[in-house]
Amino acid sequence: MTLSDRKLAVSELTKSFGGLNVLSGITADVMNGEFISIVGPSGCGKTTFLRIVGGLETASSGAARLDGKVISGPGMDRGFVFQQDSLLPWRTVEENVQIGPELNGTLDDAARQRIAELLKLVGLDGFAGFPPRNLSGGMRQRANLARALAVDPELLLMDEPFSALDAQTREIMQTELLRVWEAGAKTVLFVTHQIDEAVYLSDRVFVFARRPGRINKIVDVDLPRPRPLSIKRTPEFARYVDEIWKLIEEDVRVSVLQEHVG
Ligand SMILES: Nc1ncnc2c1ncn2[C@@H]1O[C@H](COP(=O)(O)OP(=O)(O)OP(=O)(O)O)[C@@H](O)[C@H]1O
Repeated sequence: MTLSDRKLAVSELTKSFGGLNVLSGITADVMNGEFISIVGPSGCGKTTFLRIVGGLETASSGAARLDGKVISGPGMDRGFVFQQDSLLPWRTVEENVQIGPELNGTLDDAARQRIAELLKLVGLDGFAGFPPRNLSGGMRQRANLARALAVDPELLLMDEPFSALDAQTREIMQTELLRVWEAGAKTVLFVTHQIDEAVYLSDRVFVFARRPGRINKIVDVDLPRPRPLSIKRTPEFARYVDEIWKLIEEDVRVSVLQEHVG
């Protein structure tokens, strides 16, 4: 894959809620097809940053540009996957995945064919007619991912999508996500609390610091792809996890102390 052009450009982005400065002077570029993770202590503004890029929240100053255009609201060029699946319980898996094209008015035979391929890609081809309640947590997140991809977004925004899953399912979902990402060459922003997850998945990790939220460091993960899960047991992998952990350790200590005090 070639990282030929800039997909997202964030410049001097700040966000306050009332008197609370949540984000301060965030400047970063994301290249086309890159996988970026965002880590940092609780409350450092990771979700707020993702919501601004998603157009669900407005910046107080500065701007985020997608393909050169200032982001001013939500759009079909961005797909969201949240921690809790947001599947409609009265629709089947396939009907849930169709929602974007339906709203777009683009649900034709070609779109249906594409959706069938997507369901196959995420391993749900045998479950198209099932209601979400009959799926496991991991399967529901696969359906969520397929739904986000169904409109062929420029940018996939994922906010702790695997954090409600058990450890084994989570690891399987990580490998599946990389497979889907490699197949579609999408640009991804992925928020997580798990440093090893961030290292395993990413080309680069944005390490946020808090009060106010800002980028402390951008870590380039120079590990070969495709990455088998066994890469997590290599010394190189451990070094990346260590480096990132050290960057946020002090911040996390302060948060824990503050929680205990008050
Ligand atoms: N709509 C809002 N109104 C007021 N304050 C908000 C709002 N949204 C977020 N905040 C505050 O902004 C700060 C950053 O929140 P945010 O959820 O972006 O952090 P985070 O890094 O994603 O946290 P976590 O890792 O715990 O999910 C927090 O102090 C939060 O209380």
